[in-house]
Amino acid sequence: MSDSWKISLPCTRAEAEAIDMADELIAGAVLMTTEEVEDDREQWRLDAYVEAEPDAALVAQVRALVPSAGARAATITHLPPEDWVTLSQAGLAPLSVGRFFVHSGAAEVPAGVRAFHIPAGRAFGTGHHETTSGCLAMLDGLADRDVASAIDVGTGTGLLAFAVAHLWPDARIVATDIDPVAIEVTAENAALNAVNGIELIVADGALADPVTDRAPYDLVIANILAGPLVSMAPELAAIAGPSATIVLAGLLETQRAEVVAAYAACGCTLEAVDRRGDWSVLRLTAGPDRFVPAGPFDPKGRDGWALDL
Ligand SMILES: C[S@@+](CC[C@H](N)C(=O)[O-])C[C@H]1O[C@@H](n2cnc3c(N)ncnc32)[C@H](O)[C@@H]1O
Repeated sequence: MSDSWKISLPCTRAEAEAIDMADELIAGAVLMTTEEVEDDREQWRLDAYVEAEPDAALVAQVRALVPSAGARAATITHLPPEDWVTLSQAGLAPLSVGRFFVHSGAAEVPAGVRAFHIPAGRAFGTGHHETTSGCLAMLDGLADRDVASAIDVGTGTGLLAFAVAHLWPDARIVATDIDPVAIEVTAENAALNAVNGIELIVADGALADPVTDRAPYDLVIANILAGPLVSMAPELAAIAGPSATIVLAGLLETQRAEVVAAYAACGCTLEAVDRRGDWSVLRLTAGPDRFVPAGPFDPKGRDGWALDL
């Protein structure tokens, strides 16, 4: 754990949406936008978390993302040596979604739910973000389907994979993340929650033999940003079995058409949308004529899989 700094500036809703839609706007900075409502007026703020004391050039880079802030001084806060994910998730209230209850410790668990203890920490996915809670709700609504195999791509804390394991205890489940730390965290959380048998794999999308070797999957979940979801459409469609269910999140409502078009081009049909605030969770069905790459998966990248949109 190292020291970190937060650079904060007020912004407009449009600026916040533009920042949320882009993948990485400032190298080495984690950008988070927050809306607060005060006296019926919405106020937006950009917080940029960095791990080195910000110099004037970095502050200028943050300022350039929010022209509406004009000459207003940015607030720079030195944060104690904890990581930003912990800071952004600290003190979260327990959350109920369908038959799931998610808490970060010492919560009174209601009867009749499957509780998951997900400590706020080094990976994304306590359930409190609309994308995660929307996926949990979507999974809860699928409980009466048959699922013998599932994959959670970009598992973060592992929460969605754990929900799958609860709903389909006999299913073969794979959880992947491009970030090895997330896979470590998922392993810790699986032990903490007595969830057994999930296979954990460090992988970029489906570009790894252990992921494709275990295909096809009846259920494919991916809560990642819209950009990666679009570029991964061919590989996620290809690892989905015929008539498999695909749950996608991490996209803003304004990005829905682009993501749906990418998956439609790979033979997948939109079945349902769960809209939460500005975010949309999509449920699609992989058709029998879904995209299948002509050659073997190329572990070096997605070049040559250009979609005809
Ligand atoms: C928004 S978080 C979602 C975490 C969790 N599944 C949830 O729903 O809360 C996205 C996760 O995807 C991972 N990720 C980003 N790009 C990826 C890629 N190309 N392949 C696999 N995982 C990726 C990130 O490391 C992060 O843990």
